[in-house]
Amino acid sequence: MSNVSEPPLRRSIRRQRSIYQVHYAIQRRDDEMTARPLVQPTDPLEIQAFALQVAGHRKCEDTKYLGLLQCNNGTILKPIIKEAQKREVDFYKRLASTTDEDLLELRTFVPKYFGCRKFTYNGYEQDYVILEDLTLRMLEPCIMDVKIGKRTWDPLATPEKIKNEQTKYAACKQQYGFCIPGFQVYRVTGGKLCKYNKDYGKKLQGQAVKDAIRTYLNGGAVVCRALVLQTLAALWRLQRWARAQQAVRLYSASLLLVYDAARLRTCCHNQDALAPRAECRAAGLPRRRHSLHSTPSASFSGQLSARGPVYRKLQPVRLTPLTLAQDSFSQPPPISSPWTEALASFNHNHSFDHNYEDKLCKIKMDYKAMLDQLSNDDPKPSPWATVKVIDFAHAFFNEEEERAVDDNFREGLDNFVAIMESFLRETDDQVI
Ligand SMILES: Nc1ncnc2c1ncn2[C@@H]1O[C@H](COP(=O)(O)OP(=O)(O)OP(=O)(O)O)[C@@H](O)[C@H]1O
Ligand SMILES: O=P(O)(O)O[C@@H]1[C@@H](O)[C@H](OP(=O)(O)O)[C@@H](OP(=O)(O)O)[C@H](O)[C@H]1OP(=O)(O)O
Repeated sequence: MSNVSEPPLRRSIRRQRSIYQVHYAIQRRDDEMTARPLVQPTDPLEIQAFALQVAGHRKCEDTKYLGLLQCNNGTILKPIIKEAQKREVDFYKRLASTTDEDLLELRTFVPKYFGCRKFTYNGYEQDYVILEDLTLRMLEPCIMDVKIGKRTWDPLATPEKIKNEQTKYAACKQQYGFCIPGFQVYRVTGGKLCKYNKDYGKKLQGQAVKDAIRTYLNGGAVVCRALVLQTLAALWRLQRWARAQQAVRLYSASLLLVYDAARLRTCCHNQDALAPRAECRAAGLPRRRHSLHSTPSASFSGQLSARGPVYRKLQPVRLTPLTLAQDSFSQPPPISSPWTEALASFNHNHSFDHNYEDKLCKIKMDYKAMLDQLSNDDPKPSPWATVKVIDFAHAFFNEEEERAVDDNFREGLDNFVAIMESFLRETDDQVI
């Protein structure tokens, strides 16, 4: 039944923090931690249709579901039905065992691969490839699938397939060397989920392509510099690889861009605090009121008034260019202290603004994210926006004698990066 004996994903076991450490910032005692038994997930594997699939095969042939599934252990399952999908499995297998420098580096740009196995869904048993879910732990996942290449068919494509591929997204692929088969965004104001499918993507051309990317970034007149920088940090690494690598041709592969709108909201909040000039907010996003109980430019005094916590006023700190550059390429803005975030939630929970009802859902999500971040032992927490490459059904390895740069992939990627860089330039006066 299965060709993997181990469960697909042993989530890295994080050292647990006690509630006292999380809420009151009490120092962890390492001696205490070493004796604590590790908690292993024992739940049986459960699967369901993957609700966060923004593009790709999904429709049912009769009752057979062709889309991705989600497993309760943090992985997604991609069906292996067509020949091309079998090639995708070979691709992941080869990447897992390669010694080629170019492929070793490529491995860092793709979802982690956990093997293949059979699952039964909707009454049908079939093989699936098991991959890391790139949206894991995101509270409000914003996702964009960008299919790279003017040419999206592989050397084995039939004339019909070539014609079909040439006709779709023609203007967009011709102008930019990529197309956008789907994306979804949680609006940073209001949290509304907006989905854009391939019918929308097929109509995009010219300026509308850039506007769609701006929409994905939650941008209005301005976009968030920290978000653009994190996205670009991943893209620049990939771009450097694509300009030099000669090992593989990635026909019809996609960039999967992801970020967490819940973290973007926090980022806008923090940037308001650090720099009054900062414009890290979508147009129309109301700037947070700096009231008695707005945390950004103040630290908690230890006193609670009838209107909520009382803060001491702090002088805003100007960042030096060096600090700026370091911040840009490293981490999302840190949570200033367990107190500030906890009190922000406290403010919401106790509804000093008398708007308890409509915030309840958001509070729960923010609180969960906050606990997750506070209980994360990693001193360098992972970025909340990134890019990976997915969909290798049409990837071909170059034999030794045919090694060459994949210009089709490189050009499309370069064009996409250029658009992101134009957004970055718009944010040059933002202080992070
Ligand atoms: N590792 C992943 N983590 C999270 N989401 C993913 C991952 N891989 C794929 N997805 C989601 O599934 C969608 C489709 O993925 P993919 O392109 O691999 O499928 P496909 O059926 O081969 O697509 P196509 O029809 O273009 O060949 C992506 O747009 C994305 O939303
Ligand atoms: O043509 P569509 O409907 O936009 O979607 C196609 C999809 O039908 C096609 O599958 P198949 O018909 O060849 O089985 C996908 O092809 P591959 O599996 O060969 O990649 C296309 O990628 C889909 O197109 P897109 O996602 O670009 O809209």
